[in-house]
Amino acid sequence: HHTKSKRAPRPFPIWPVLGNLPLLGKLPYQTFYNLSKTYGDIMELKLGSISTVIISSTKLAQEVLKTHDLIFAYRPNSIASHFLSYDGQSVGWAPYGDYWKQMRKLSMLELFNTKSLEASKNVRDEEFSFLLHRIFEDCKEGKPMNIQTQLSNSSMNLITRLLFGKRYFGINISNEECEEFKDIIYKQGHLVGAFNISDFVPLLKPFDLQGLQHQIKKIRLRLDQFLDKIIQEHMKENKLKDSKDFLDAMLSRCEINGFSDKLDDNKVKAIINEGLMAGSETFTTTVEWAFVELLKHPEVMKKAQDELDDVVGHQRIVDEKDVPQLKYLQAIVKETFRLHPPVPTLIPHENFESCEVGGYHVNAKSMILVNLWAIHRDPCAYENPLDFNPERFIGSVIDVKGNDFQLLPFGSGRRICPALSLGLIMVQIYLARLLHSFVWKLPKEENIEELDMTEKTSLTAPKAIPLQVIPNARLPFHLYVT
Ligand code: HEM
Repeated sequence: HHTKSKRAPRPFPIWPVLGNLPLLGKLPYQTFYNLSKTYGDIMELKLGSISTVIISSTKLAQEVLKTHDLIFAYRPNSIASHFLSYDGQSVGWAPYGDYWKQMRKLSMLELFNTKSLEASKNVRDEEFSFLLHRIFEDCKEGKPMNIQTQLSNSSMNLITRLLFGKRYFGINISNEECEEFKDIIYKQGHLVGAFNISDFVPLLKPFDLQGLQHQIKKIRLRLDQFLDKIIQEHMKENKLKDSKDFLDAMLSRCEINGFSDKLDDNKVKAIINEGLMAGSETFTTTVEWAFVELLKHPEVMKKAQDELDDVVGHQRIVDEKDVPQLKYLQAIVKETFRLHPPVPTLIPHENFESCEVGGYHVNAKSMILVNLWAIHRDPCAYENPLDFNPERFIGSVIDVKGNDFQLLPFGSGRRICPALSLGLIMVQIYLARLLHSFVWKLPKEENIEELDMTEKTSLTAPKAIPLQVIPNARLPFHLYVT
């Protein structure tokens, strides 16, 4: 009943069969950002046989994630996501619908709402104090520390404790089990983030040209054994303890909350695995990039530490209750999320019916990538968008909670990150405590001007070469001993 609007601009060249695929390069979100300067804030790429619509402005992000939220609330399938989410049974990969709603609701209820977050505060405090102690012991030797490894171990402990009440790194668990765990998570991240040509050119699927499908199947087997063991251990130990965790809630949840059947094991495994995947790397990547920017901007680091000294003093460790007063620290976190969004194109969205965006026609079942890398650098939204400048957020109402479309590190709308509050407080409190507790320097041989800033592909966009830093205690020594 309406005249058919035109299609969005399409970058050149378009190859037979491959379409625009050869354009992508190593870090597609950066390629898309550069292309958007020529083709505009909505463009349509042909990736093999998949029509892919790239959104690169604040205004159009709002159209997709708010005005037409429901239409775009679906997910395209990839071979990796299908296998590693047990056929789309995790929250992130489930199609929009009743199952997705129920599982999201259950996660909110047990893990992410205000009450659960308060209940898990002691776990965050405890895991941080282990980390603090560990860094304090190491820094006596004055050796450089790999901050990625330390943050990753600490956040993994935190997440596994919330999910199923067990910690892996630090005590009691065999090295072999820890290594297996880390390797499974790392390889999955790599495989979900990797570009698999079979996803785009289905004709090529049987040939598995990059060998990725073979690797995906192998890792799924190991993952399955690992998760089976967790569930079995849990059932055994359950009889002995009275506190309940998320896995207990899932295993016992049958008729409650509209679940008609008992959750089968694959569903439980899909959800647990998703927590492991989503919970740690996003956090680690963000805090590491914050450190990189603070080392590059010593005046910002100093101002943050001055604020911490003012608000907290030197006689105790920062508490989560201090965060609302730490305005400058909050601004640093926003500015880090802006320039280094850990999930640069969100998880891909899909529209179930055709729709108009920015005056252009978008075919049903397109893949929609909301490119935060471009949106967060939009010169219409930010002055000098390429500069790291936390001051821009002082006195500004812009927040990361999905209402301000120029800053969307957690997405917005129906598919917004359900763990936004947890992810945000983790980043804020770890960063605050680390800045308050230590002076941070680069190793002597490293020159800050030459510090490598490239990202690598993974589930998130981490620094390719892990940052090495040397910490030095700045509080009375008794605070570091638990
Ligand atoms: C700094 C921390 C985090 C950031 C920046 C982040 C960011 C995101 C983003 C951008 C999305 C995609 C939104 C979309 O597709 O529109 C997402 C989805 C999701 N995140 Fe997070 N996340 C973080 C932490 C976590 C944690 C700690 C968990 C769980 C333990 C988690 C679980 C999920 C899940 C289950 C989804 C899928 C939601 C759905 O499809 O309905 N995230 N997150």
